[in-house]
Amino acid sequence: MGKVAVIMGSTSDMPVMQEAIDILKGFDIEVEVDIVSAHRTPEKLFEFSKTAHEKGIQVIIAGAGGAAHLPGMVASLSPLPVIGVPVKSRNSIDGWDSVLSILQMPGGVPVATVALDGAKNAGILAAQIIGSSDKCVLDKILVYKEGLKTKVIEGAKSLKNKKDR
Ligand SMILES: Nc1c(C(=O)O)ncn1[C@@H]1O[C@H](COP(=O)(O)O)[C@@H](O)[C@H]1O
Repeated sequence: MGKVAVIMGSTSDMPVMQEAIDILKGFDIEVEVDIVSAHRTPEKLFEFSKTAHEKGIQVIIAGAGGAAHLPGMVASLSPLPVIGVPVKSRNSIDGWDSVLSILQMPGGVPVATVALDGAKNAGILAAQIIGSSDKCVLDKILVYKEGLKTKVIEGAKSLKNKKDR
């Protein structure tokens, strides 16, 4: 099965980033978790980004708040797909700071940016990337999507039953 790295700028991002870890584990995908900061540990950022693809990692999820340079810097150094999670952290003004610093990448260096605090979707997207060449993961995603549909249909049914009573 594939392997995804979930990195974040600070341990304070963990409550948000845990959702990516949980959903990936639910798909039986191996997850490597680390704290890497472009600002505070630039040497570690270089080492991680330059070697991740040699360690069997297929997708990198990078979450950061405020002046969120981490995902873009990782994308500049790594050949792997990078998914950026803007985190509304305590040093964020309102979250837009983080969103825009991850979203507006220059041409040639893409970061697939999810919604503010959207770590769960980042995990699903990473699983889908792995699932495009791994039937086992793809089947789990199909089951997951079926579950989403069933939940909505069941919810609508119980709403209708309440109304008819
Ligand atoms: N945006 C970055 C980077 C970076 O982009 O390299 N390193 C840390 N941070 C962010 O600073 C916020 C506050 O961090 P602390 O809670 O440690 O002060 C976190 O959301 C982190 O992602």
